[in-house]
Amino acid sequence: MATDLVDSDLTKKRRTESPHALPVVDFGPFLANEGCTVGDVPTAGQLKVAAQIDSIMSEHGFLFLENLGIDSQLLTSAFGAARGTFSQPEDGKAANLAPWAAATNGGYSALGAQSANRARPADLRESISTRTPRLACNDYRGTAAEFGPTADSLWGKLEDATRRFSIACALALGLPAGELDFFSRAFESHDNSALVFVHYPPCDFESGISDGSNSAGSIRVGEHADFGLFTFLFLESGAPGLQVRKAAEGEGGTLGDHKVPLDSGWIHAPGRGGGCAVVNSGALLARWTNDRWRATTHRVVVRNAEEAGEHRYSIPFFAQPDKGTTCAVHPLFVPIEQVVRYPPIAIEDFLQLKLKTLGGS
Ligand SMILES: O=C(O)CCC(=O)C(=O)O
Ligand SMILES: [Fe+2]
Repeated sequence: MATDLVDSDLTKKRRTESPHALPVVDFGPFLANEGCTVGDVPTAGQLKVAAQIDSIMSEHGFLFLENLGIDSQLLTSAFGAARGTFSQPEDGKAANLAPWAAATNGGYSALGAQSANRARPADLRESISTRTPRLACNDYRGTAAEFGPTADSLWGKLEDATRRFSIACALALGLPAGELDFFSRAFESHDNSALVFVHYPPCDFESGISDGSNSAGSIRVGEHADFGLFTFLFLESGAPGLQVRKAAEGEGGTLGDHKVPLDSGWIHAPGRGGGCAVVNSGALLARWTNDRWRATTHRVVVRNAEEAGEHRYSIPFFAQPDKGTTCAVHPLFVPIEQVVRYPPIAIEDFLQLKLKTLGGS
């Protein structure tokens, strides 16, 4: 009897810690310039991928996307540039890097400057946020030599990936053929999106706090849902710490404060490396679809002293619709017996409100 119990506990532990608990989708059919990526009828491959995306987004809100068109060499260079930049002495970074400002959402945020969940103290990370090179506003002073050119190259690829994934989402949601650009037309200039380089330095490990099982302490990133339409998150192979919750439990409409679920419903999502992105649905996707797809809550923790002793790097790309765009629920997402849950909102107002809740200026 006792042995059965031990076995079932172990099996349960292994299941919750299975290395790739999130579904993996091969985005290859949307990389080709054919079917709905060029305005024609979708190919059979695209329809199949769209059906997978709908089922996953409805249930999980998180997935791994392979073949997004981002070269793994470029990502290796980007992680190298992040390492080179963040490994400078602390006072050098504060003095030499351009500081982050909510008004531009660009620049360097030092350790302890931001809090993704205001119910917790500051997050245990530092970051550099970059904007599209088309805005010519990035101030790369103080970064490693390869940082700026690498970030600029990534931007080009990510803008294309955003267009393709936006079309895939429209198809997945069942929007009519003439409206498959429903989301992608909100990304003409990318003047709100952000590509961020994040560094989590080694931290103390306190059981019951660093692992997120207490709602009061600092963790690497507190519980939050991203603000935009969706996020492509790049992680190095095996990078531990990301935990996600199923979309059904998402918090698309909330701002700033997130209650901390302390149960076992967190799914571990270690990085797959290469050009594979973790994709998650943001608050605007929930608003735009009237919660047909929800924004997903996630966080970054350390589960033991070994993980706490490691540097961790991540590169999220936040696909945030252009200035001047309004997010108004499409009638397709309001069946007869349902109500419109979110009034139309100017993207700019929504994003500024959200950015201010992060802390900083
Ligand atoms: O670093 C990560 O793995 C996640 C970061 C994140 O969720 C965010 O910056 O919004
Ligand atoms: Fe996030």
